[in-house]
Amino acid sequence: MKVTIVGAGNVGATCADVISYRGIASEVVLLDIKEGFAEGKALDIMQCATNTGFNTKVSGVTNDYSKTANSSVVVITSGIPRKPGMTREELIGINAGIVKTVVESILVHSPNAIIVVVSNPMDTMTYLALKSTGLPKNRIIGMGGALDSSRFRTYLSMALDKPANDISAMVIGGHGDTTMIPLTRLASYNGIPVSQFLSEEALQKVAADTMVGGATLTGLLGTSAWYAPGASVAYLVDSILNDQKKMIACSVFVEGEYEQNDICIGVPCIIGKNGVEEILEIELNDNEKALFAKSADAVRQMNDALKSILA
Ligand SMILES: NC(=O)C1=CN([C@@H]2O[C@H](COP(=O)(O)OP(=O)(O)OC[C@H]3O[C@@H](n4cnc5c(N)ncnc54)[C@H](O)[C@@H]3O)[C@@H](O)[C@H]2O)C=CC1
Ligand SMILES: O=C([O-])CC(=O)C(=O)O
Repeated sequence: MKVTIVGAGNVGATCADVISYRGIASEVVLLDIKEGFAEGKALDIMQCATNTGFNTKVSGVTNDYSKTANSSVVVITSGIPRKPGMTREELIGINAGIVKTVVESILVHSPNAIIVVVSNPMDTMTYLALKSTGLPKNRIIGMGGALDSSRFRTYLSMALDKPANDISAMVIGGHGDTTMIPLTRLASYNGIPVSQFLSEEALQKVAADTMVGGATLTGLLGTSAWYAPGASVAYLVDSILNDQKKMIACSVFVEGEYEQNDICIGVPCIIGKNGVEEILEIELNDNEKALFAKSADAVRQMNDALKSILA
């Protein structure tokens, strides 16, 4: 199965690398506007094949969408990343135009593709992709919750001093420094609530660290992160291509779920060959419901900004 990744930068190339060495797709096409850049990244990744033992065919193209034809999944990572001190939301002015053009170009050659949106501000870019193409809502998936949940599990594993893979935990809500909702109440260590091992204060610190997880890395690296983002996209693509039906928090269009309408926001989804196959409505307590409503308001406000940017 063929996957196209638009944007061969840090996140896009890492995603191509993980998809290849894990054998998730038979073919990966990287596309970038920077002359020769995607070709170079693809060649570099292909030269790993004999040492890491994969058979995925990876190629790169400069803005030639005909080479992306008949992709089953298309990942959009094109756009600018934030610098230290910036919010994701500040990227909207440049990234909205890029995402709109890219998604339209992609559909000319892959009309049946499932689109995974990564570019920030991701919830708004996902909404834009949905509204500008009119595609059915199951085929537009924003990637944020997979990454935020993996950061949450990492911080929990550090606090507990236990392996992250023994920890189950999820982040819902918007993919923003103040809009994420790490569900500490539901986090567990091999099925045991983590509150049995961590104080409320320790749990609150884990939640706070999770919410600014991307900002912390941006401060350390000078640009935003790519290893965990690339791996998170690959995890999502795996569930689509191989019809794994994993439950992954994704930014998807809600119509009444969690008492929200007409926005894309992070909710628990079953992800399979049809993209978003189900939205799970888990029972939230009053505090979590209030946080979700506040998060949705912030996402909605950002979506409103699209009107003037794209006018
Ligand atoms: N949703 C999430 O969880 C995450 C989202 N991001 C976002 O992903 C985006 C990419 O981040 P990085 O890979 O670190 O940036 P990067 O700067 O390393 O790569 C972006 C690439 O997009 C390319 N590009 C720009 N306009 C294009 C167009 N019209 N067509 C094709 N390619 C184009 C650039 O030439 C560049 O190579 C950023 O907006 C960042 O904020 C990053 C990490 C996680
Ligand atoms: O922090 C950023 O700007 C990039 C991103 O979305 C993340 O790493 O979570």
